[in-house]
Amino acid sequence: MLFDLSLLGWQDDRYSELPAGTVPARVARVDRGAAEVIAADGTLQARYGSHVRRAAAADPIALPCVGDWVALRRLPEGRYELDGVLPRTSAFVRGGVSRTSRGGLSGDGQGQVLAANVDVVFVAEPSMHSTDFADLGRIERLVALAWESGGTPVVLITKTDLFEMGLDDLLADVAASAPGVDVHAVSSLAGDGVDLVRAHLAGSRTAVVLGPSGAGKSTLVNALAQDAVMETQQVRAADGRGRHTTVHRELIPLPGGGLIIDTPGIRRVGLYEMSDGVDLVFSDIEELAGQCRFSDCGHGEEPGCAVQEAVESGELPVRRLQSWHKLQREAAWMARRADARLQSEETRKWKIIHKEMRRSGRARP
Ligand SMILES: Nc1nc2c(ncn2[C@@H]2O[C@H](COP(=O)(O)OP(=O)(O)OP(=O)(O)O)[C@@H](O)[C@H]2O)c(=O)[nH]1
Ligand SMILES: [Zn+2]
Repeated sequence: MLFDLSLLGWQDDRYSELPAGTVPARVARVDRGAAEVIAADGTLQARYGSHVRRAAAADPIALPCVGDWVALRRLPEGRYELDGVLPRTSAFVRGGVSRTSRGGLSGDGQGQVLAANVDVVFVAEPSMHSTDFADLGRIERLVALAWESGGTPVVLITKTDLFEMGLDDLLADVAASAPGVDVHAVSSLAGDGVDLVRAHLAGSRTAVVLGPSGAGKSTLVNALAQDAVMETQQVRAADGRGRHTTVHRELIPLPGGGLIIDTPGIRRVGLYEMSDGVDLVFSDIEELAGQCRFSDCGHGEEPGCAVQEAVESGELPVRRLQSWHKLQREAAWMARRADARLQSEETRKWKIIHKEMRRSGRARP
């Protein structure tokens, strides 16, 4: 089978990034020391070459992950080796990463990349969740995370067939919670809005779907994949083999073009290092903050706070400011936690170095 790599999002001007004698391939799935990749020749298994192993030993962020573009080398004996990971345009990283690491460039040795080269981040929030309405705070948090990854967020208010009251009011509230972000109403069951979602994938773009359990992520992916995913499941059921023997695709090319990355890790992705993202999602507050009397105003009890004034005048919903405070606290907590971990790593490293020096008799009193 010959695969047209442009359908996987490959851009021909990236050929210059490949080491001599290698071809491009996209990682569809990883498994300890090996990856399933899609190359022009089709789906192949590739082991990690020495470059990749060495880089990953120094920092696990260098490990290939689903969505990565990699340089693939064919070995003389007909096997394939993964020679290097090409620079990422975006990355979802879990834990232990410094601010400079957008795109997964450097970490503190603790981070893990969950998905790479994601262009569009769908934030799915159910219009109705049992008896509750859509949670605007959760949308803000996931939109911030989406910006932080380097992808473009798009909010999807799902299961709209269950929503009986003014949907337009809800959509207006959501739009105000995510300035500059497209918001669509979707009912995967009724088929409403699915085309709007699909339109974001034009040009072979890659997307993930974030959102709470029950938001309808799988149902939406099935609707986008039309029957493709359903068929796989039927085949799986028909051949009677256990789940572990069937290959579960984590990079799903859609029949209408575009790709979805769906992995357990990306489904559980929460709130990590994200102060840049917080600024972007709260651009309205950041703008008001420019008029506060103090440049480091915390928008609490400070005199001359333009943000508090906007709340009093009704220009800014108080819930917005509360969400901002909550996200600031979470971001500060995450940063403190990362610092503490960094410090204990540092202490441990020096203990080992001192011990080694004593052992080799080079220690000075
Ligand atoms: N009424 C209605 N129900 C929906 C819609 N989309 C999904 N559901 C139902 O909501 C439930 C949860 O949907 P899933 O697609 O499994 O949700 P999920 O986000 O993938 O959930 P997790 O797998 O737990 O993360 C299922 O019973 C779906 O049939 C919709 O548009 N309308
Ligand atoms: Zn202020």
